[in-house]
Amino acid sequence: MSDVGTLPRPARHDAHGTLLAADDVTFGYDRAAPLLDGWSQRFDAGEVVAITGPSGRGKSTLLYLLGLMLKPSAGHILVDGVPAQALPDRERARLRAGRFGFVFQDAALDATRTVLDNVCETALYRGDDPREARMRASALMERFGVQLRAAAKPGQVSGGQAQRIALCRALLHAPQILLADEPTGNLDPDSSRVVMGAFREHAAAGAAVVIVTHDPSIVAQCDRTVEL
Ligand SMILES: Nc1ncnc2c1ncn2[C@@H]1O[C@H](COP(=O)(O)OP(=O)(O)OP(=O)(O)O)[C@@H](O)[C@H]1O
Repeated sequence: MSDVGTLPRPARHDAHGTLLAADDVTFGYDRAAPLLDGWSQRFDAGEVVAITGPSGRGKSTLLYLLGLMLKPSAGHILVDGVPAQALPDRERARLRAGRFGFVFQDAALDATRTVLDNVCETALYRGDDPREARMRASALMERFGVQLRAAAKPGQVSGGQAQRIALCRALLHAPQILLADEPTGNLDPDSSRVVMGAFREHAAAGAAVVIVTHDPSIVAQCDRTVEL
């Protein structure tokens, strides 16, 4: 993996603004036992925030709420100050594709499509030029040390490679809000360092980066920690 290279800048830049916030959020799969109960937090442009806490406490669930994949049973998720759950599903999907990047804990690559197509998925959904998206994807994949043959499928790559491919997919459209669930869990220390460097660089370009992690060395490189 290489430290050099330039990430695309987030499309909109607000150096100090709050991009994403949870306001008095309550959620539980079992309503009688909420994982979050009146939880509030804001995430600003330019910062990298670690979310920590014991296993099963609800960290991944929180990322799904922040990423508009789950709806709170009470309270609001605010994107640019606007409550997102009130939006129609299509609008929420458009907002997710336009403003969010998501690195899932298990990479969540589509096994039926090539690795390159996986990386380009969100950019193409947004309507980006396919040729240009593929060129940017190849450059990102090179940066993260996953230059694979064009026809390679997710089933043919290692766990660490899959994680880096998922990271390329999340970064390709320069999302203003990047949510990452244990993004370095399968990586060696050198690869982790490059990934954290990319997160820091992405935040410096104006994004809010939120990382769920158990790794103290990752926590140490974040601007602040939110303990669940
Ligand atoms: N789809 C679901 N339906 C019902 N319960 C769920 C669902 N997803 C997660 N849970 C439960 O909610 C709780 C929180 O899960 P979550 O994955 O958010 O925790 P976590 O803090 O990310 O854990 P870990 O650190 O082990 O990844 C767990 O008890 C889990 O079993």
